[in-house]
Amino acid sequence: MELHVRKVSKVFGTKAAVDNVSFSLREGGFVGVIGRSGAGKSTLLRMLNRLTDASSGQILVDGTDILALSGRAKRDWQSRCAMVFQQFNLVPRLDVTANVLHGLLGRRATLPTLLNLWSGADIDRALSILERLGIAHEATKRAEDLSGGQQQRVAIARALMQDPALILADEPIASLDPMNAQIVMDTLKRIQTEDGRMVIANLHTLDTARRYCDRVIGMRDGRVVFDGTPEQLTLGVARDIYGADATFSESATSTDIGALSTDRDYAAAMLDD
Ligand SMILES: Nc1ncnc2c1ncn2[C@@H]1O[C@H](COP(=O)(O)OP(=O)(O)OP(=O)(O)O)[C@@H](O)[C@H]1O
Repeated sequence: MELHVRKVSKVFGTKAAVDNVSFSLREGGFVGVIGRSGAGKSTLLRMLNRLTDASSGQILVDGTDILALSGRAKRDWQSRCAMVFQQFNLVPRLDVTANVLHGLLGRRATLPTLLNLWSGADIDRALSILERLGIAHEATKRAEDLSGGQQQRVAIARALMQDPALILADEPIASLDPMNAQIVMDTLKRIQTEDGRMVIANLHTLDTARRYCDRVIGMRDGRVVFDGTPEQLTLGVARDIYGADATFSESATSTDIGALSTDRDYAAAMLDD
């Protein structure tokens, strides 16, 4: 998949949350987007997934401007690029398997979905994805009874159910302890390397970006101020991205996440025309 983001902006009122952003991804890989809170990372990801409309610009995926899609074509694109959120956005009272099956929402007629009419083949596939992610033994538990790390793996399983070419992960480990954060990042990395899916993840710590990413995009005030390899991400560059003064340290790069979309928003967007 080739992805070209061309001069994309998003203006809220008078403020440009994303300001004339351009970059190209030609070979897939694991891409990290870093920057301080409010830099525009979430807005960029949400425009890629069409959860938020851009104010201007183009996003070309294999030659098609996905910002111009509507109706069925827009839904098809949304099922090709699955989202993973910081707060997991599972349906808490539903069991794990049902949550994973919700990954098919964008591809199915609404009525069978509402009635929970999944085929045996769908259920088998959901279970094999859970098996692959090491959580098959939790398949019948309610989502809300799982640990944060397990819930995020369920969310990744739900994303995989869409068989996406691209996975967009918005601060996927920001709510997790270090051990679970590592399990979740390892899972995303495995999916990227073993399946050849492209992953774009908003990350709030530099060490994670360095460890997992092939490419890092640094944003500041809505603009791309760095685009390079983890090796090029020196402390000086990081200072520039985070806009920090001489007191800047790597441990001070955590973000304060604002309101993320709810699972209701997500489901609505997947069903939306
Ligand atoms: N729906 C909205 N209405 C108005 N302003 C918004 C909206 N969504 C985002 N913004 C603003 O756009 C800017 C970029 O926000 P965004 O959430 O994309 O940043 P971010 O880098 O993802 O930050 P964080 O790490 O805190 O999530 C911020 O100033 C934010 O307040």
